[in-house]
Amino acid sequence: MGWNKLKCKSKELQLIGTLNGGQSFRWKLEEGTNEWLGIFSETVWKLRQNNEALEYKVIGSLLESKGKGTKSNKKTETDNELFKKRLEEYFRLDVNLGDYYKEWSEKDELFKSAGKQFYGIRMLCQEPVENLFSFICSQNNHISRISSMVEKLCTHYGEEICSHEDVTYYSFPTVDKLSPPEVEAELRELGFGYRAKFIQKSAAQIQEWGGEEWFRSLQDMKYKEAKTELMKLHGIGPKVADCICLMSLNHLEALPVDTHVYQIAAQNYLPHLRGKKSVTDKMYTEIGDHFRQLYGPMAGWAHTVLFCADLKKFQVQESSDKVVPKKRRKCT
Ligand SMILES: Nc1nc2[nH]c(O)nc2c(=O)[nH]1
Repeated sequence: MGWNKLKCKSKELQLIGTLNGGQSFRWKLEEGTNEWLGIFSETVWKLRQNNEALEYKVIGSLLESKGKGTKSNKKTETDNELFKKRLEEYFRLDVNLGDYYKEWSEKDELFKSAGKQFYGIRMLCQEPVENLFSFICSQNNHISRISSMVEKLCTHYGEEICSHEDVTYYSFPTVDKLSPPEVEAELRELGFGYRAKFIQKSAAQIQEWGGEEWFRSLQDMKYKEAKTELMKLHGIGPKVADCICLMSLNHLEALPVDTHVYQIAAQNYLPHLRGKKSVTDKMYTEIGDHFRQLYGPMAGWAHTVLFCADLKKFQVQESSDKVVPKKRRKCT
């Protein structure tokens, strides 16, 4: 399969900030190229972009063999149409981001300044299972180590998709593969530490509550209700629950608050919160509500632009316009 094109201006989608900004952990920029290789929807993708289009190639996929459809599940869809739809959904290309950047910039000087360099940051529409277990791994962890744990989950518990240039690619595991009691010890052996227990126990809970269907019920709930349900899982606190609500359950008003978001809020908007040692539940709600009032029903997406701008790895060193890695930061 050669390169396919989806019309999309580069101002509407910035691949580096979107794919490498802490939302998803399975994308890699191939060395010496402008091509991204990543896996979602049981499919291995290559992506690149120019000023006018997002270009994509499918390297391998289980979707073809299983004949899965998109949300509309039409049998007449060709595989090509299916892949195109998956990609449009994943990047939420139906959202005209320029309009939102304009609105958020008019409301907020900090957003206006961040949005200039960090234009085209899209809120990915991820699969809840991958999103949930990736963010269990994210606790107290750096992006590179989270990526390595996610890959271990896939190689040990996922399904083989294809081999390409001597590398074998695997899908993200299903909940039933992560739920057996022996998984905890196996994951400890693989270096997951205390997260091993959270992964196995959460998988078992989800399995007991109806498996992947359970996630669909969370999408139909109001944001706060869905967050409360997620927090019943082992090892899921308010920040991880908000990441899941925002990134895969379509609750775009969800706003994860970590120490970095707290710093942004205290320094720029809520001075009475400055100098606190930790973020209490009351402060967490106050910060989220502040951003929701400021940016409106898609506040979580606006927050992601600020979050990305605050990531050390994207900060431009003085006297250089290159994006260079500085000190790594932890995700929680
Ligand atoms: N948009 C956000 N992305 C994240 N990644 C991560 O690890 N934490 C966050 C977050 O709070 N927001």
